[in-house]
Amino acid sequence: MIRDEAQARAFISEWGGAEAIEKLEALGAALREENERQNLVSRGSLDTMWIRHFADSAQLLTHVPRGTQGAWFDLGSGAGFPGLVLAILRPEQPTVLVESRRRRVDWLEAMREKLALEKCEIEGKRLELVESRKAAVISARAFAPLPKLLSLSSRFSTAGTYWVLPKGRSAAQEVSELPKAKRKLFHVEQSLTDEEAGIVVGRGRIGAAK
Ligand SMILES: C[S@@+](CC[C@H](N)C(=O)[O-])C[C@H]1O[C@@H](n2cnc3c(N)ncnc32)[C@H](O)[C@@H]1O
Repeated sequence: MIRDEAQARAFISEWGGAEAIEKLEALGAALREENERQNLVSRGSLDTMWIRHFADSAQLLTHVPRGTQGAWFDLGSGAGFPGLVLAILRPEQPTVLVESRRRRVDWLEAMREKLALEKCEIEGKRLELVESRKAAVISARAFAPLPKLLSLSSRFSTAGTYWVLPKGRSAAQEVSELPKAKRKLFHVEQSLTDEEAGIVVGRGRIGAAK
């Protein structure tokens, strides 16, 4: 379990080198500033950014093999969690950050430029309007209840798609309430940043039918 800011930094160092850490430092400083202008993250989380946002995002990498080919879709990226952190820590993998709110899209685009995230694409529109493409990975933190999340994103999934969905305390309950055909694709992994939280992890194509 990652319990404090120092442990969060140490955990992230296992995933990225000095350049990645510098980019996260820059992201953190910019986030602190921008949060004065728009409510990107809760004010209370700014002093525990490394555990609450950076490590909480980075831990998803433990469930997706390095070398996975294809695009990593992050749905409802908001301030960029987990999407921007993943784009920083896995720069070789294309990432697609989907976010509909204009000011948040502007922020994500500004960060992509500032941090030189060349393989990071921002889809600044509602997910429902994003053209269908194959996703190698789908992540979404605090985006929508699981049934809605799956119905909105099923058209991006293939038999090989990895799903990594931080779900807080409701993870097991949300999986147990899925229809059997969908439920069998998923299990719950313990979050490394919160003893009471779970991550819904799975692999496969979600059919359109319920
Ligand atoms: C609660 S925030 C979570 C942000 C971020 N993932 C995090 O955990 O910090 C949910 C985000 O999803 C975006 N969102 C909600 N519905 C969406 C949709 N249908 N298409 C694209 N973005 C959406 C919202 O604008 C918001 O920024």
